Amino acid sequence: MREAFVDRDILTGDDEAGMAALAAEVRALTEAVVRTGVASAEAASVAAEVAALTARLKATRRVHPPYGTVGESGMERQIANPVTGHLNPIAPPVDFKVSEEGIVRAEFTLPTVYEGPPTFVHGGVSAMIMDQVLGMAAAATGTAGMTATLETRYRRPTPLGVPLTVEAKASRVEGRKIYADGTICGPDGRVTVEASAMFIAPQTRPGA
Ligand SMILES: CCCCCCCCCCCCCC(=O)SCCNC(=O)CCNC(=O)[C@H](O)C(C)(C)COP(=O)(O)OP(=O)(O)OC[C@H]1O[C@@H](n2cnc3c(N)ncnc32)[C@H](O)[C@@H]1OP(=O)(O)O
Repeated sequence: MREAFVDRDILTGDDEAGMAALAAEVRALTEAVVRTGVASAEAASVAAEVAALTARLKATRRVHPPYGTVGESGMERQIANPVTGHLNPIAPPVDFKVSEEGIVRAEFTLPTVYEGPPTFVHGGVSAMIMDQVLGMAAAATGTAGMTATLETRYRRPTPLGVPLTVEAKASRVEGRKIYADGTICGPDGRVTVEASAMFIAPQTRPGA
């Protein structure tokens, strides 16, 4: 895993912006696919065009998704992350800010592709966003870790298509264990999801 972490192409400037623009178009395409009302013949015709575009992109392939340049906190590097990554079409993407107090926060809106129960966000999607924000809150203590436990409490359905707020902060560090708590709130400020997680920092090997 460590090798995969370091062995990355780094995108900067126009290269990063160009790939982000491509991902944004694919995101729009995905939303269009789940909502389109076109007839099956038109769907088949579009599928053939999309297959041709996929073949063009596969003409050259990186071993791993690239990273961006290191941001202030080091967390912005994963530009293909499925929650925050502007290069990843499956990411909403959620743009987090980390305060000096270690509070990680973002405002975001989720479109129909993330639907679970009718008109509401899929619980697994909420859990993924919570894992990310809690992991970033853990990393804001100075020590990033792997998620060991993640508990989500779904208090109310989380609505699609309206501004949501997500926030988290680490509560304590005990040796290699970092604990963090967070919430997602609806536009009325009421909590829809609460979550708590424990992250475990990698063991430092002697001489490493
Ligand atoms: C580029 C940017 C970089 C920065 C990015 C930052 C933001 C990133 C945000 C991304 C966010 C997304 C993040 C993701 O998606 S991370 C992906 C999801 N998580 C995983 O895949 C983790 C898989 N599991 C493991 O790798 C290992 O099991 C870990 C690393 C967790 C522990 O294996 P390790 O061999 O190291 O542990 P140990 O045996 O020495 O035990 C040590 C202590 O821990 C206790 N323990 C162990 N496991 C558990 C458990 N499951 N529950 C409760 N307790 C557990 C154990 O009892 C012991 O306690 P004690 O006896 O000492 O009291």
